[in-house]
Amino acid sequence: MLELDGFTLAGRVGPVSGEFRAGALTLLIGPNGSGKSSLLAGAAGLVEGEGRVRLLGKDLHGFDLSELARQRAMLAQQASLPQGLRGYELLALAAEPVGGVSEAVCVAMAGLGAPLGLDGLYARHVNQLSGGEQQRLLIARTLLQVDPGVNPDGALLLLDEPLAGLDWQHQLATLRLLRRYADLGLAVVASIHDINLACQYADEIWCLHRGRLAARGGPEVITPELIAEVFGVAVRLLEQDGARLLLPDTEAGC
Ligand SMILES: Nc1ncnc2c1ncn2[C@@H]1O[C@H](COP(=O)(O)OP(=O)(O)OP(=O)(O)O)[C@@H](O)[C@H]1O
Repeated sequence: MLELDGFTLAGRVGPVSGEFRAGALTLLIGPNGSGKSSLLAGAAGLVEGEGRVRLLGKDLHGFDLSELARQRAMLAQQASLPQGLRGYELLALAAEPVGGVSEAVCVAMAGLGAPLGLDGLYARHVNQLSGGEQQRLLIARTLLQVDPGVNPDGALLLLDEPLAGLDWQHQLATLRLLRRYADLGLAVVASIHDINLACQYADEIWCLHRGRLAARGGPEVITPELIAEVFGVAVRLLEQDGARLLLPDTEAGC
């Protein structure tokens, strides 16, 4: 789906090679400054680096902006909200690349409303919402843009720290929605800081360290040794009923 071949942004990330696969939820982890946002921006075609980035086999920089807006959606880390808009107007913006608000858009919005708790937010001015409420609307806008029921060209979903500022209920709801969009056939990629949630929900985890991939694979690649090397913290691994949990090792002084 989205192939990176030696992608590099000098001083920020790379070289990184690999593929974000259709139907898979890929979660990026790594310390602050390890290159997660830079990699997502490169995958979205928002910055041009060295190496190659191909979406559905075509060089990303061969897409015109409207074509790109139909094929991929990106939630930026500190997305700014247009002033003066109400919640439903913000969501309606997502429908612009696919011809405006239609019945299919309303159906998709209704499907996002319950898990993201949007019903009380549609009529309110977005700049008067709490940080977490704004984030939930921004997540919905991003998902809507490439929702298969709305946009048959939607292929790639990129989200930079979608869980930032969300309470636990909405963190889990968001991860379940990302899982659902991957199951619908999209390539879904998000950066997150909660390593245990990454292990629980990801099909594939990419662990970045100083701009390079330190590990890539299923949850089993995230070991206490890797965490010590990449994050510089001691953790111990608990395994029960197939679940894996990394806990700070308090005896090691953490
Ligand atoms: N616009 C920019 N110009 C130059 N360097 C940048 C720019 N944005 C980020 N960097 C640098 O690139 C490196 C990677 O930053 P990036 O934002 O990709 O990390 P990150 O893993 O997303 O971090 P965080 O977890 O803090 O969000 C850092 O050293 C950062 O200081």
